[in-house]
Amino acid sequence: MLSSPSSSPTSASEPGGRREAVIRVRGLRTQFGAQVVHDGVDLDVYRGEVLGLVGGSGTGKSVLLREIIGLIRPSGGRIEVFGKDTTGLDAEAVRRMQSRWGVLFQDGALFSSLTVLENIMVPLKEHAALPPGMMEQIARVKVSMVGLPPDAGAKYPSQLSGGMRKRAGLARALALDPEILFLDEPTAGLDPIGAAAFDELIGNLKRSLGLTVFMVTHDLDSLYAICDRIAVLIDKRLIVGTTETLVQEEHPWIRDYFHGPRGRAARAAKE
Ligand SMILES: Nc1ncnc2c1ncn2[C@@H]1O[C@H](COP(=O)(O)OP(=O)(O)OP(=O)(O)O)[C@@H](O)[C@H]1O
Repeated sequence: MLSSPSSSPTSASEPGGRREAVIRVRGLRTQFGAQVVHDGVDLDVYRGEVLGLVGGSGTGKSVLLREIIGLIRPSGGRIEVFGKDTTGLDAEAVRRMQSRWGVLFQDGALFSSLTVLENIMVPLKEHAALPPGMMEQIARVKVSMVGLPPDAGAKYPSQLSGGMRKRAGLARALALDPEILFLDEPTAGLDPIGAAAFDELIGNLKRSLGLTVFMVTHDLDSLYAICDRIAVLIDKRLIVGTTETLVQEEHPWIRDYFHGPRGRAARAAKE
C-alpha cells in the first residue's frame, strides 16, 4: 500500500501530462547529535495540491518544513524547490526564493508592535520596491482575502482573537502572491468551528489562486476536508497516500490514527 513519491494522484500537470513537482525531497537525513530524526525521507509535492504532513509528536514534521524552506540544513540528501537545491543556497538566493513562498508558523509569528496592515507590509517592504500607498492597498486586499473585517487592519495582534491572528498571519504569508504556502499546524488552538472555517478558507484560496499547500497538522478534520494527499512521518521516513489508501495501512500508528474515535468521526463527517 505504500506509494512512491511520484506515484500518487494530483490535480496539476505539465504539458505532456507529467505532474510538476514543485518540492522534491530525496534521501533526506537529519541528525541532531546522536538523535536521528529523518533517515531516507523521499517526497514529491505537486503544483496545485494540498499535502498534509502528519505524524507523532517529535517525529520531525516542523524540522522537515524548516529544512524545505532553507531554515535548517539537513545532514544529508537533497531538497529541491522549483528545481533548485535549497540546502546549498547562499543568503541572496534564499531571499529570492522566499518571495515565491509564504509561511504561516504555528503561533502566527506576527510582530506585536506592528498593526495587522504593517505586519502584512513587512514582506512587501523586504521584497518589492513599491510606493508605500500601493503597499498599503495590497495589504488591505490581503486582509479582505482572508476574511478579516477592514477595521482589523489597524489593530495590533493583541487586540485580535486567536482565529483572527491566524488569518492575519495568513494574510502576511500571502502578501507576495506566493506559489507555495507552508502552514505549520494552522488550526492548532482553534475551536472546531473556527478550525473548519480556516480549512474552508485554505481550500478556497487553493482553488482560486492555484496555490500549492504544504501543511503540517494534527487535525484529522483538516486532512479529510482539504488535503489531496497525506504524508505520514513514521520510523524516520514518509508513507504517502490519500485518506482512502492510508486507512488500509497496517502500520500500528497509522491504524490507530485513522481508526481511532477521532479518525472515525472525521471520516463519518466527510461521508
Ligand atoms: N535545532 C534543533 N536542535 C536539536 N534538536 C532539535 C532541533 N529542532 C528540533 N529538534 C528535535 O527534533 C525532533 C523533531 O522536532 P519537530 O519539532 O520537528 O517535531 P514535530 O514532529 O513537529 O513535533 P510536534 O508534533 O510535537 O510539534 C524533536 O525531538 C526535537 O527536539
